Amino acid sequence: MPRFAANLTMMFNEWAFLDRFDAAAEAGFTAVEFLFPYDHEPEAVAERLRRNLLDLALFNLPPGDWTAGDRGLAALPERRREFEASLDKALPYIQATGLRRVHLMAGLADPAAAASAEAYRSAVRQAAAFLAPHGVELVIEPINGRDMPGYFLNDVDAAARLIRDLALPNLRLQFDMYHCQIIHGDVTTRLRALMPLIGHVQVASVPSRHEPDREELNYPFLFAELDRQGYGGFVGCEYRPAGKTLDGLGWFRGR
Ligand SMILES: O=C(O)C(=O)[C@H](O)CO
Ligand SMILES: [Mg+2]
Repeated sequence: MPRFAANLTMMFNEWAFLDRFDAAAEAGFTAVEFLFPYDHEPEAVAERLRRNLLDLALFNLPPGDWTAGDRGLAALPERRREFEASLDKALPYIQATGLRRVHLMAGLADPAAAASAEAYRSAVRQAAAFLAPHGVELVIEPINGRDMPGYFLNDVDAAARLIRDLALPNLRLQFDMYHCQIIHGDVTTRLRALMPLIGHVQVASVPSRHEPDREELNYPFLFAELDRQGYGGFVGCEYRPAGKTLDGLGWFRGR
């Protein structure tokens, strides 16, 4: 069975952010992930991990001004300096928590625009080079255009082509099965084909983005397929609980 990481941005919202670490550990998780730690001091986050003996699977590099609508900066040539500053902002969090994998969000931009595509390639290269000496892997994630209209990286196959083309030792794919199913379908075939590129997996039901025990994807089969493919990474539980978080953990208990 894969190793599950509770996504503390979406799950355990009944608790304040830092208390979600304690709640997730209490519920039986041994790993967590979240979108952004930047509203808290690096040491406060690290202390919650240590206190609960939790591994940290992933967080995202700063995405710009999220409340103002930014969804990353990498494909935005006019925001390059902010993008570079975002790497420096993330570093103390990476160092304090011992994180081994970060997600770079692309931003809202037209994937067909040459300037955006060039900015994105160059930003991916720069972020990977920045992270490599720290032993950190960079992951990029295709996100479906219904949840995030106008998002630059909206195609799993395009992301895989870019990763193969850049051939950077610490650049991998964040394979979110929820997005893959909405964008393309054919999740198992893509999972098998892309396994050598995959650095992180995330799951949720489709279409409601709830617990991975309902609706159109057969997660027991997909979890077993991850094992069959020899996936040794984390599976991020990036879903919004349909009710209370603990009430929806039946799929996880006993694993
Ligand atoms: O939305 C997702 O699926 C993600 O994993 C991003 O990190 C944030 O939007
Ligand atoms: Mg995701």
